[in-house]
Amino acid sequence: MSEQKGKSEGISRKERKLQTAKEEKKKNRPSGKKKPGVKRSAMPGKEVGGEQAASALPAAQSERKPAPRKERSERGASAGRGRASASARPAESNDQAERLSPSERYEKRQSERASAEAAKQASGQKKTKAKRETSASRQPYAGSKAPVSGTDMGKTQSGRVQRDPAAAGKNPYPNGNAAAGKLTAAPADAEQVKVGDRIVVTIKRIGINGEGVGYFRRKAVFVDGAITNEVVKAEVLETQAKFIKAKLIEIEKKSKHRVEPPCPVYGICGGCQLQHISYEGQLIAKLEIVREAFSRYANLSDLKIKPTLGMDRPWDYRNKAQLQVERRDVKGAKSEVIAGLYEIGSHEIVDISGCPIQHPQVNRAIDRVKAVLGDLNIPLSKGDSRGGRGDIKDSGTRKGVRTIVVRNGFQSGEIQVTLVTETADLPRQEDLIERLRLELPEMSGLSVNVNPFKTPLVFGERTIGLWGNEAMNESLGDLNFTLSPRAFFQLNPEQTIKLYETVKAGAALTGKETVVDAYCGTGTIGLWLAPYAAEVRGIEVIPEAVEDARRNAERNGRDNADFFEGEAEDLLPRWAKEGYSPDVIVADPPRVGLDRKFLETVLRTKPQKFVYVSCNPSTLAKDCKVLLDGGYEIQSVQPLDMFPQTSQVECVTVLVKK
Ligand SMILES: C[S@@+](CC[C@H](N)C(=O)[O-])C[C@H]1O[C@@H](n2cnc3c(N)ncnc32)[C@H](O)[C@@H]1O
Repeated sequence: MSEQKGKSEGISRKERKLQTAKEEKKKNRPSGKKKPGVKRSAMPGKEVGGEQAASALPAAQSERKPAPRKERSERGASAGRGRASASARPAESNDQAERLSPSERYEKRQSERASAEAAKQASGQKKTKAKRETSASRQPYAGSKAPVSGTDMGKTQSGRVQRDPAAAGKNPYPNGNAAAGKLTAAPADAEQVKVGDRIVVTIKRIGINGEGVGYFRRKAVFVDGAITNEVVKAEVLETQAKFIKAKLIEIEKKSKHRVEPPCPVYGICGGCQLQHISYEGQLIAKLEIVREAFSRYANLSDLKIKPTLGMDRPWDYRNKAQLQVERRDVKGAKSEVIAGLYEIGSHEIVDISGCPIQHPQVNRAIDRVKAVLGDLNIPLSKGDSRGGRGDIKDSGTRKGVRTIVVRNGFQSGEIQVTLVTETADLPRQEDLIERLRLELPEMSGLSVNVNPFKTPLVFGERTIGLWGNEAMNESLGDLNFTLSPRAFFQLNPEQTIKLYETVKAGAALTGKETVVDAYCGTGTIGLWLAPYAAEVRGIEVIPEAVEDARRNAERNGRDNADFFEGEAEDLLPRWAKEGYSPDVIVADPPRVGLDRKFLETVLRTKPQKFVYVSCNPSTLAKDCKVLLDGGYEIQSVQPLDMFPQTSQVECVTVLVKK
């Protein structure tokens, strides 16, 4: 698509790209789908501080780092049934730190981490903004093919010769005769490479954020959209002491795994990173990501890693969407409500309906919720320029719904709807309940979560049930679970069963062992293992998840399992002091990995087995290094694909005491 065309037509390049992409999407549907959709919802957080800094994806990051909480959830007046709300204790001042409860300390730390992360990303964005073009030109593989050498090398798609710095009279290659659109010579030294230069790079692997990684004169080059074994021409966007970031311009040698991304907003919304790679290629890439992490952070370059366990049909797999919502004016028509993820590197929402990795029931529910919010003119915190805002205007600040969270039960068929708002007093609640019940008969509960703060964390402290059951039901295998709106539950149920079976096989329990399920969420792993263990103790920091876990143990008759509220790094050492030393520890921490105190306690108490479930290969490898140095050895590493089309990879690593 020519960048020039359309500029004069009064629409932005981004809008034009979206429009054209939408037309193109009809041709490129994922197999087996009638309606192709757009992109994913909340996505698991990107790596920062690994090979390169990640771009901002605020909505996504909260997925595996659930927002902390100070209060018990409460039910709203209109709900009838109610639980008392405990008042929140401020956790801000340092001198109060020792008086904070585990969940408050956790909340404080998460919030500090999130703010630091947001500040880091904001400054990164500022630095790179000037060098960036539109999303479409940033990611030339998105929605259209990157030009391949020999066809239109050195030309734009509208046929004009590309102006490179050399052609503009500024030769970036002192040793060569660079001509327009053609690379004839390159600097002898990577340090001479400048922004705007074009370099040819052979891609060696896929990086942790899905980018192609190659080397130019031994310096790492990150090229979004490039694939292992491809030879690409790339334009330098940023040079740093340890790496170069470059934009894919042409593919000189194309990978056999390159495919047309089916999603029309791929490369814009930022949810998926690997749609341009065949699924077989994605599974190989994920294995390589794990291999690279162990090699880099644990000096284990020859570690045997099993092939990635994938899905037969890697679409429609997500059971939860967490989308930012906005009311947009439409010329000459009623304003419309859109919901989506933030565009890569910005706070502009990319509307996504029919996301191809989201379960269709979730997509449908999101569409209905959007329509009802629009019809009832419910205030939204973003872009609410027409009606509604006046209802709950507060000192000129917009107040209203900020995020729609929808979770579905693949087995139960239930839909849980949570609207994250800035104030609890959303107007027209009765109408909202009535309309949503009508539009979404499968809705089992509607809640409002109040988050008045500007934070990258989606959820606030209070959840107010508006209608139905605040917690929903879902099953996995023969287990039935109760899930509160803020409690973590794995996002890909089909793969979760494989994940838990891998944990079970790794733990190889005989029925005599005491087991700790650290970072247990609603108790799912512990309850999966309980029939094969003498006793299971779970540790979880989110209070309502612990309540769910206890209820789940009772519901499923697992009377040898108990669940405790607290931080794993506090509770495990405390138990150790009391003389408790489990035979097996299973740990499934968020992306930040294991706390040092937790690891030290593991090394002191020496469980026979340590089963590490990780969604971040870098922190996994770093933590494993500590365990290896402390007397453990790795028995097996099994990568699993919980998030097809994204660069995320889950791993079950079994360590045994030497
Ligand atoms: C990746 S989830 C895993 C949950 C569960 N194992 C499952 O499969 O559904 C991580 C869980 O750890 C909890 N968590 C985060 N930090 C924690 C900490 N320091 N101590 C205990 N739990 C924590 C989160 O609330 C979340 O439920």
